[in-house]
Amino acid sequence: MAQKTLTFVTGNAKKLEELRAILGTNFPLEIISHKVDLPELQGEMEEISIKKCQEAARRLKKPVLIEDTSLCFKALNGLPGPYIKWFLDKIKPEGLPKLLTGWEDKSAEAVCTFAYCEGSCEDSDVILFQGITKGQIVEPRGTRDFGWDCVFQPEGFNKTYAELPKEEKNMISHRYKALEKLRKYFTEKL
Ligand SMILES: O=c1[nH]c(=O)c2ncn([C@H]3C[C@H](O)[C@@H](COP(=O)(O)OP(=O)(O)OP(=O)(O)O)O3)c2[nH]1
Ligand SMILES: [Mg+2]
Repeated sequence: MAQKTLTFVTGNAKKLEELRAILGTNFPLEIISHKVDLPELQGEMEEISIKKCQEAARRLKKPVLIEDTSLCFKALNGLPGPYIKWFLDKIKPEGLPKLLTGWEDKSAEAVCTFAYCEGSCEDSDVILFQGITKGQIVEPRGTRDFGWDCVFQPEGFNKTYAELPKEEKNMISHRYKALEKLRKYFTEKL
């Protein structure tokens, strides 16, 4: 019998690559990707993820999974948070530590929120799976192939996400922690 599928809607190929690497083969659904850059409203990260998921369900007319990532600086009361994409586009990774010039506290949280909508319309219920990894914002070190990885040094490590082997990032990351909750949900449900 054909395996059941789960449609992950994202415009970001690196997110899809990490999701596939983290879920591996020990996941009861086949992941299908759909490349759409969905609109993101302003608000709290959970609110943004719910709306993004409902919009994806409205467009695709089927159950969908989306993800939204935030990078929250403690000294800035959680900003840039869900707006990190726009900060990164404008000031590049090297601009991020500069936002904390003058602040002693360089601590930050990387937050990944997956949102799953079982229905196929814009007011369907949405389930959230969130993972948080604490760390520090540092001067850029390591590869430049994924967003702000080179300025985020996870707690307990002396390397940035970008300096760690991919397998190691994928064992401690915000995305890993969120996906473990998602894995548990689907494993128990199916
Ligand atoms: O360095 C990293 N490491 C990560 O693990 C990571 N995850 C996301 N990002 C980047 C990508 C964007 O610039 C922002 C997050 O914005 P978001 O809207 O969640 O992501 P998009 O690229 O727009 O993809 P979607 O189509 O919305 O899924 O942070 C990381 N950088
Ligand atoms: Mg986005």
